[in-house]
Amino acid sequence: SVCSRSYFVVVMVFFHVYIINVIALLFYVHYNSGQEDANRNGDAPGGGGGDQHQRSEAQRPPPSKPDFVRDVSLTRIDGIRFQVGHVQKVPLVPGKVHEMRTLSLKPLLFIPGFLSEDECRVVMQLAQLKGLMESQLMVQEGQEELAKELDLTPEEIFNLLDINQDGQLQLHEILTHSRVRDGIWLTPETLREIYDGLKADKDGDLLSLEEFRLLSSDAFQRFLLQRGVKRSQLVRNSRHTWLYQGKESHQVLQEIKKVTRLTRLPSAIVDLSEPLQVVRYEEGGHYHAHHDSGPVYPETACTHTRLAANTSTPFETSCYITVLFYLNSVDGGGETAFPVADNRTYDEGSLIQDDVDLMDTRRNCGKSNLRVKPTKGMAVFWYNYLSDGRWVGEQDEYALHGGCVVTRGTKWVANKWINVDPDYQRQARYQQLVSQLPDDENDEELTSNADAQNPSIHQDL
Ligand SMILES: O=C(O)CCC(=O)C(=O)O
Ligand SMILES: [Fe+2]
Repeated sequence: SVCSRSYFVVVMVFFHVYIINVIALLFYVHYNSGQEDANRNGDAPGGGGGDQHQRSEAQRPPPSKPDFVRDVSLTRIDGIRFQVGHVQKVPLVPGKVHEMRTLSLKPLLFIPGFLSEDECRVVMQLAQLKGLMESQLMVQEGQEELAKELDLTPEEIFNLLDINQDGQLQLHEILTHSRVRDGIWLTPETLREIYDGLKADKDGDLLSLEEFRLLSSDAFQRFLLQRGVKRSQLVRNSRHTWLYQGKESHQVLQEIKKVTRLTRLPSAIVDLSEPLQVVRYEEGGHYHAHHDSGPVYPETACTHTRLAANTSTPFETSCYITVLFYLNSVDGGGETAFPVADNRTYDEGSLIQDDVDLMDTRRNCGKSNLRVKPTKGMAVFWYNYLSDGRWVGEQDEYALHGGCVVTRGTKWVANKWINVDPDYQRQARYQQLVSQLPDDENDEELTSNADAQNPSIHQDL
C-alpha cells in the first residue's frame, strides 16, 4: 500500500536519483559555459590564445584588464536594419542625445549631427592660431618619376592602357589609368592641350603607338611645368593644419573626440589616432574624389602600424575610419560628394564616360549619387572598409568621395581619422608597442563607452 515500507524506499530512491540528476545538470551547464568563454577568447581576432584552450581553470591568470589582442571587435552601427533616412538617437556625450541619420548603406554613412556653434568657432580659431599650410605642394622640377622605375617598354604600356585592344588610345583609356600626373589632375582638355603642345596627336582624340611614343614621361612633365600649373589644377586645393587632442589640449578638442564613441572602439585606439585635421578651402577650392584609406593587399602596410609590421612592405597607405565635421555653412558649393554611393554595382570603368569624369569634383559633382551640404556643426561618419565579420576588412569602394568646388565664400571642415589596420594582428602589435595608457584607464574607457549603454544601434556580427 501507499504507506508500506517498500513503497517508501522506492519513492526515496527516485527522489535521490532526481536530486543527483539536477546536480549533474547544474555541473554540466556550469562546465560548458566556462568552456565557451575559453573558446570565445581564443577565437577572437589575433587569437593569441590558442593555448588558452588547454589551460585549466587553476592555471588561468586572474581576470585582469581586457586584453586588446583578444577582446576588441568593431561592431558596426546598424545601417541595414534602419535603412536610409532612418533617425536613431545616440548618447555620445553626457546629458545630451544626438540624432543620427543614415545617409547611405553603400558606403555605410551616417550624419550624427554634432558640434555646437561655439565648438566650431573655437576649432577654426585654434587652427588659425596654429597656422595652415598648403594641403598639396605645387609640382617641383626634377621630382622623382615613378615611370622611371617601371620596367616596361612604351609598347607594353600602350598595350596595357588599350583597354578595348583596338590599337589606339582613347582619352578615357589614359584617364582611367592615371588621372593624376605629378600631382596634377588630368582632364580631357588638359590631355588634348598636352597632345597639341607635344605635337603628339594629328587625328583628334586617338593616339597611335607612334604618337604615344612622343609622350614620354619627361616630355609630359616638361610640358606641364613650362605651361605653368594653377592651384585649381591640383588634386587638392586647400590649406590645413593639425590640432592635437590629448589631455593637455583645449577642452573643446577633447570634447570633440567623444564622437568617436560612435565606433565603440576603446580609447587606446582612438587616442593613438591622428590629431584633428582642420581644412580651409577658399573660394575655388576643391578636393577631387579619393579614398581616405587605401586598398588592402598582403604587401600593403598601414602608415600608422608600420612600426609593428614584421616584414618590410613595399606599399604604405593610410587606414582610417572617417568622421568629417563641417565647421561652417558654405555660401555656395563645397558639398561632399560620394559619386557612387548606393550604386547597385561598382564599376571603376564607368567613372569616366563620354568625357564626364565622376571623380572630378570641380565639374561633375552634380552627377554624384550623394552630396552632403556643409552645415555648421554637422558631421558625417563612414568606415572606408567593409566588415570582415569582426573587424574592418576589404576596402569599401563605395566610400569614394571628394569636396566639390567652393563657388562662394570659404569652407571649413575637420577630419577625425581613427586609425584602424585591417590586419588585426598588426593593429594589436602596434597597440601593445606604443600604448602608454595606464592599465585601469584603458579598462574604464572600455566599459564606459556611451554606446555600451545603447547597444541597440549596433549590429552584432
Ligand atoms: O571637404 C570635403 O568635403 C571632403 C574632405 C575630404 O574628403 C578629406 O579631407 O579627406
Ligand atoms: Fe577624404
